This record gives sequence, C-alpha cells and structure tokens, in this order.
Amino acid sequence: MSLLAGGAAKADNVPDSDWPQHGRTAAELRYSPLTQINTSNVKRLGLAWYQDFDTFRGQEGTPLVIDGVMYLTTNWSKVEAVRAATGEVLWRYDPQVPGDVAVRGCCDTVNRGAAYWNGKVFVGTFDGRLIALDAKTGKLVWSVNTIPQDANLGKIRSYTIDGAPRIAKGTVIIGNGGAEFGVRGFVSGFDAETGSLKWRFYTVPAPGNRPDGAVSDEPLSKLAYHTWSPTGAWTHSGGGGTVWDSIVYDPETDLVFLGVGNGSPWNYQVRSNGIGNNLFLGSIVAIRPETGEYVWHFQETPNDQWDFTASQPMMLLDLVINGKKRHLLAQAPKNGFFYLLDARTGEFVSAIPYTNVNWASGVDPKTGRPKIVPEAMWSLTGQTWMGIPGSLGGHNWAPMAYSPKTGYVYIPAQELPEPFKAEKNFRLHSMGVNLGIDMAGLPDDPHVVEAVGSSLKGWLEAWDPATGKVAFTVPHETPWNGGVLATAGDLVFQGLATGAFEAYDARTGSKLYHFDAHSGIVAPPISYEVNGHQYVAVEVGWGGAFPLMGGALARHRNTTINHSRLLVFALDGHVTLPVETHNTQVPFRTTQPFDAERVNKGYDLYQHYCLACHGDNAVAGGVLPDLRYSGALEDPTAFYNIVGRGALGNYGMVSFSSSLKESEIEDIRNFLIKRSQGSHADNLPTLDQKKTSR
Ligand SMILES: O=C(O)c1cc(C(=O)O)c2c(n1)C(=O)C(=O)c1cc(C(=O)O)[nH]c1-2
Ligand SMILES: [Ca+2]
Repeated sequence: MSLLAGGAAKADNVPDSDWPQHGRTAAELRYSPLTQINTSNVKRLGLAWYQDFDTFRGQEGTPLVIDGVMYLTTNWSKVEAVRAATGEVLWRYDPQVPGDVAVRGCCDTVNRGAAYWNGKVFVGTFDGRLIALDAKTGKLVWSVNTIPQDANLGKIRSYTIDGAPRIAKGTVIIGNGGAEFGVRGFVSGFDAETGSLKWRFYTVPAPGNRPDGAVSDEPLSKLAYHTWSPTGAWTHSGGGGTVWDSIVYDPETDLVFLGVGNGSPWNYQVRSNGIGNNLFLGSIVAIRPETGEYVWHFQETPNDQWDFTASQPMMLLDLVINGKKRHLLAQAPKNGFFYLLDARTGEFVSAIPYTNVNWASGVDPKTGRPKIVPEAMWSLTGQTWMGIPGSLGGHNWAPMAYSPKTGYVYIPAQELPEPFKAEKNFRLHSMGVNLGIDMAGLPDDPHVVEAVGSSLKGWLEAWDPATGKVAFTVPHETPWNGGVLATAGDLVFQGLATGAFEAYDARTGSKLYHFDAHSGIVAPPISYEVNGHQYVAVEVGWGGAFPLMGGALARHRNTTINHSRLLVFALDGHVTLPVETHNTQVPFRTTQPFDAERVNKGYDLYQHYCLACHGDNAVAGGVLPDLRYSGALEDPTAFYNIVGRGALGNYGMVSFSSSLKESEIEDIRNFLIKRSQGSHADNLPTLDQKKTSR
C-alpha cells in the first residue's frame, strides 16, 4: 500500500498493483506507484498482448484492474472482463444500445469507463441506463433508466450517458450529456446493491421555479433561479448544465464534486435574454454522497456562451500554498484557467491561465470571477468573436495526471481558436444540435485549411500547481491528444492523435519511448501489476468531438485509420500489431449531375443537421463515413431511404424526416454531389468500411 499525496488517497488503501477506480484512487491523480518500468529501462517496453475491438469508433475508456482482472468498456457501452496478464476473455456484456440513439450525442457513442464496488461492475449506457453486472460472471444484477419519464426535463430530452459512474459509500453516482441539443442537467445517486434511487440533484432550475421534489429544490430556488431570465429559451430547451464526465468523491471531506457543463442553447442572448449568471452552469457543485444535499458551489464561467464546461476531470491535491497546507480541488476546465479551490468549503484559492486565454483578462483575486472582455460576449454584440480557447477547450475530457514525486500536473493541453457568431433567426429544433451559433464552416480552399490547420496546437503541459507556472511542455503535431498517466518510475505516458504512444521523462519531458499504434489515441493509459510484472494499457481508437465535427481540420497532419484496440505493454514485450495496410474507404466520385441552385441551400442544411457527425463541409474526420464517397449519392431514392426513412438506423443514422422535407434532403444530396466531384481533401484516408460493424 502506498499513501499518496492527495488527501483522499489516504483513506483509499488501494493496492499498488491495481487500478480499481476511474482515476486509480478517489483523488483521481492517475498516478501509479509502480516502478518496474522506469526512465532507465522504458526503451525495452513492448507489446505484451492486444485485443481488437468489434467497433471502429472512438474509444475513450479507462480500464479498471482489480486482482489481476481487467474490466473495460468500449464504444456502444459494451463491457468485458479479461485476465489482465494475458488478455484471456472472461466474459462480455453488450447492453444492446439501440443504434438510433447515436444521434442524441454530440461526440460519438463513446464510453469512458466502468466503476467497481463490492463484486459488481457499474456502467452507464448511451441510451441512459445505469447497469450493475456481477464482476465474476458478467451477468446483469440490476438495470435502471436514469432519465425519469415524468420529470420536468425540457421539450427535447436528448439525453445520453458516456461518462464513468463513481461510487461513494455504496451510492453509485451518474450524470448525463446532451447540452448541445437540449436537456436539463441532473445527477442521480442509486443504491449500489439494489439500484433503487436515493436522490436526484438538478443542476439548473425548472421554468417558473417549480420544485421537482428533489434534493436540489432548495439550492435551485434560493441560489439559481434568479440568475436566469424567466422567459429565455432555456425554459423550452432545458438549460443544459450536464454533468457528462467529471464526478469526484473525497472521503476526507465526505463530499462529492460535480463538474457542471455548458448552457443549452449556447447562445446566451437566446437562452437567457443575455441576463444573469445562469447557475449552476460552468460550476463545480459539492454535495453529500448519501443524500445529494447541496454543500457549496463555485462558478468558473458565468454568462456561458462558449461551451465552457466545468466537466473536465478534477483531482484532489494536498499542497502548501503561501506557507499553509491546503486540501484542494484542482481542475483545468475548457475555459483555460487552472483552478484551485478549498475542497471543504469551495473557497476560491487561485485561477491561473494554463494556456492562451482571450475571453477574460484575468479573474477577480478575491472571488475568482472572470473579468470577461466585452467583445467575447458574441451573443450580445452581434459581432463575430474569435475565441481562445474555442468550444473544445484548452483542455477537454482527456484526463490529466499528477505525480507526487515531481509535484507537477500533466495536462493534455491544446489551442483551437474558434469563431463565435450568433445564428440569425435561430429557433429550437427537435433534432440536431441547438447552439444558436452560425454553423458556417471552412471554405474548400487548401490555403485556408492549411493556415487554420497549422494554427491549431496540442501539447503536454507539466504544470506546477503550487506556483501556478509551466515547468515544461512537450509539443505535439496536432491537438486532441490522449489522456495522461504518471508513474513512480518517473514516467508520463500519453497516446497521441497521430497514432503514437509515447513516454516522457516526468522531470524534463524528454521523449524516452515511442510506439506506432497505427490509429489515433484519445483514451488515457493505466498501469498495473500481475505476478510481478508491471503493465501499461491503453485503448486505441480515434474519436470524440473533434474528429466528428472538425472536418478537414481533424485530418490535418493526422490521417490514421481507426483500428480500435486495447494495447498492453510490458518490459521486453515482443508481440507485434498486424501490418498497417492503410486500406481505406475508396474515394468513389459520383458522376451524377447536381443543380447549382440547390447546393447552397444543401450546404446550410448539411452544416446544421449533418456536420456534427460527418464533419464540417462534408469532410469526415476519420471516424464516421465520408458522405462525399457515399454510393447513395447515385440515386435520390436511395439517399432518401437513408436520410428520410432511416434505413441505416441501427448504425446510428436515423431518419431526419421529422425535421427535413424530402426536397431539403434532395438539396443536401445535391450539395454532397458537388463536394464529391471536387474538394481538395479528396485524397484523405477515411473510414475503413470493411471493418465497421456499426
Ligand atoms: O454539453 C454536454 O452535454 C456535452 C456532452 C459531451 C459528451 O457527453 O460526450 C461532450 C460535451 N458536452 C462537450 O462539450 C465536449 O467538448 C465533448 C467532447 C467529448 C468527447 O467525448 O470527445 N464529449 C463532449
Ligand atoms: Ca458541451
């Protein structure tokens, strides 16, 4: 047993060999105390075993390892248990998520992992269930629908779950996603043994300040309701505030911290008539694990209109600040500031930019409230605002790690500036994204794509939280890289968007190991030990928000093909991956005629309804099919059967007939034919269709 820095770890008693919780210990430091693999021998690292997954979509899971057994989750919320030393499969569980729910999510049907407690494995499914499986057999113990049918959840209810549940004192805690579409965020606590609901905490008020009969009624009424305009579009859309990823339980303070997301729609003028802080959007909220009772909150981003979620991973750190020992909650949210809060009270300690930030000139040193520059309030000014960070954040969900040996937090940081401009005559749609933002994308001009693509950055940042300074950075070729693992071998591991899996010296950042994993990596590695051997494991599979929406930018300097796999490394491992053939979707170019008059209308409709999955301006980012090469472009009926009648619903491509007229679908086909016949990015590899089950 090791007692880690990070107060909560002291109560954990986690064996050094295991990775039993999402961030290994309750403090979520993502630090392994194992030292067998270290700076002097990491060059001997090699593949011990690997497993091919059955879907070739984004893989974001953190595997758990308990007593030599690994529990992992993959896309479509599938779960399996394998022997961690050999990869022998013990059981598999497919929750049979209906394909047609894929359209409810912004960022692919990913899953970030399971929770383990008392012989059970808990997983949230993309269609909103929370399931408990017997860890030995993989048999279903209980299953609940976490989305209450009768609750006041807005009119759109585009709920999904892709985050990992957390366990606190026998309570399983889970939130949901959907704020890009239209939901009202909430978090629920279920009894781990029975699945019965213990409490529910809504993160934003109900219209008219109506009580829900939930534990959040009082704080919402007293603290939150008056921070919203009573007549904004939130009263229809649900307001947002989803807790779609980070939830941390701190045994030392007996508090659960919720990372609350962005507003729905994004446009603050539309959402709340440009009025109020809109609590608890962009906030960390502390509640009691057994009752859900409110204890404190801290709002990082008031007036949200940038998708600046506080949903990014949090960790607990014990640091000496100004000569005083403090028990702190640390977070590097999308908005670009690294926050330290007193974990017990929520008192603001510091917020220092860990990346370039132009939306705020700093924060009030007493309250931590950002000093938002007037031009950044794009939904009020009516002008375009080039925001840094953009909506993908200076850091997104890919977890950071902390080494108590170096004292650094290792942040998978990035810079993706984004133009924000209000959509004219915005109205809420029942399907597709509801942002209230102009969806015009990049022109099909190679010079523009090159210029913008080159301006996007990704790097690993060693951040000293005690001083608020960058110790060193490791520059990467592109943004949207994987989560981070730190080890007592003084190593930091990270998978990259470009398909590399690397290890760096935790003190200097110098690269000590490189492995060609063939496909982009976004998931975080873990480390564990079985029979005296230390292993490092990581899920491979390019995916998430940027590859789905990013279009040509997501393929800029990154043309890997998605071979989704689990890779497990050990010293002197000598297994090799199959030879990468670069076989890919053939850029089939239709010779069908198109009507130039329909193309512009088709472009606008595409950008609104199709971009979120198939990529800006009909260039796929390497996960879902590139529609320029779709055989269905050959024939209006074939195309309509898919888009209007839902022929591919089981694969996630549902019918859009409730939102798009037949003639509009034909406009989109005309636009795609034009794109098929001439776009500079033709030659980019895309989906390997042969391998995709769904
Ligand atoms: O507002 C939401 O409800 C919500 C949900 C999710 C999600 O569930 O994955 C993401 C986001 N927002 C988001 O803003 C974001 O950048 C994001 C990236 C990813 C991903 O898996 O790559 N999910 C999400
Ligand atoms: Ca969001």
